[in-house]
Amino acid sequence: MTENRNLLLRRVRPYGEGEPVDVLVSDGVIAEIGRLDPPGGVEVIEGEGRILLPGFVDLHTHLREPGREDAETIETGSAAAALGGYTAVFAMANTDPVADNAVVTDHVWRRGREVGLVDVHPVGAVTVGLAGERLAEMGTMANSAAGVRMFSDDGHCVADPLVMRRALEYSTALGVVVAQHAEEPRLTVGAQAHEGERAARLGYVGWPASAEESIVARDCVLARHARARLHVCHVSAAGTVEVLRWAKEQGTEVSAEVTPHHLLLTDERLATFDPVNKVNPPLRSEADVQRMRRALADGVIDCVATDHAPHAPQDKDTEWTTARPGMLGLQTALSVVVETMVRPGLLDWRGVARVMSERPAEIVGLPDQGRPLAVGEPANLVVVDADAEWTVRGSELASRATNTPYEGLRLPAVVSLTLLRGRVTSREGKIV
Ligand SMILES: NC(=O)N[C@@H](CC(=O)O)C(=O)O
Ligand SMILES: [Zn+2]
Ligand SMILES: [Zn+2]
Repeated sequence: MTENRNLLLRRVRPYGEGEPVDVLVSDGVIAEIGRLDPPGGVEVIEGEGRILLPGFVDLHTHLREPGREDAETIETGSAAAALGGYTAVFAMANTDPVADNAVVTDHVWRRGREVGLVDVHPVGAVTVGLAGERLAEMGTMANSAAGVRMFSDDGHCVADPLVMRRALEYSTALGVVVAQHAEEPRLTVGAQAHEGERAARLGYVGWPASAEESIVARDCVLARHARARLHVCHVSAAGTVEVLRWAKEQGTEVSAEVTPHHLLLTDERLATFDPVNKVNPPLRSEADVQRMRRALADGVIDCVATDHAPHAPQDKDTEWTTARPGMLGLQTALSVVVETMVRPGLLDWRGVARVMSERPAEIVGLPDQGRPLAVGEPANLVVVDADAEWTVRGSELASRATNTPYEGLRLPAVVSLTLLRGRVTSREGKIV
């Protein structure tokens, strides 16, 4: 990392709007914006009229440490995040040991600080061992050094309504958010792929949309009665959007995320038999994908979250039914959002800032992320070259694993620069 306390970004366009301006970053904050003469001793980075946005915030990432450092570590995952334009990520609790206590969550937090490429916020488990039976010590984790602000059993659904109700009640008292992996387990026993014609033809047990919709509906009702904040992970089904709209209209405090892969890919990928396309929830129909895009554009779905899920080759390069679900996402997220939302005219760059930075920061209440591009604000920033394209190669990504579903795909938009509190973390595709 460069230790320069002063840096001048020359000719960048905040939110991709208007004429280029210069941005002076000093002691980690935006000190001046305008046409500036570089003061002496200041590093100058030429922005070439590229787009300046607030650094991205990922509410859903799997860093696999502790326990599966052969798939990803906090260090390699942080590098992928910085290269993807992220300045904060939330690391899910399904590690080994599970992050269901403050010893583990504080380890993740401290290791993230040591690496220093992105703010790594540990997510605490809702239940002990992700078993869905007894609540974890949410209060201890919330009040520990890491200050855990999101709880999730992701990978598993908190299926017992009484346990979920208690978790929501506690979360209100603690001022934290419960994020639900919405999958009614009784409806997905043995499920391998989106329930539909394609899965049927291949003989795979289907994962019905109703397994997602029914849990989201139930949880919205529970959250309303508990006056709690609920966050819905990786929405994939069109019907879930209708449930969310209904709940929001009633004033229920529910937020939702969609992954880049559910904005782009469909169950047409099943025909490849390549388990790189296996993910939970599964890739769904073209109509679902179109519905996800519209819901993200109109705000029923609040934000994009990667569900970055690295897997080691021995867990992924097997036959479909035994392969682990999950795909890499941190370094490709922006490009997929540009491809699916910006290019078709569904979002402008202000919209990208909203769904990738501002809303996620608000949902978890991060005070220093997703802030306006204005003087006095923390310099958590990303510069994007919207005109450039690149070809995805799993072997060239910073993650330890290579399970990207976009292998060989040409995608728009390249992250030129990421700043964390004014320090360069990535520049032109390289970690600094
Ligand atoms: N998304 C996935 O397919 N897998 C995730 C778990 C999860 O997000 O449910 C994982 O941890 O690998
Ligand atoms: Zn999940
Ligand atoms: Zn996940």
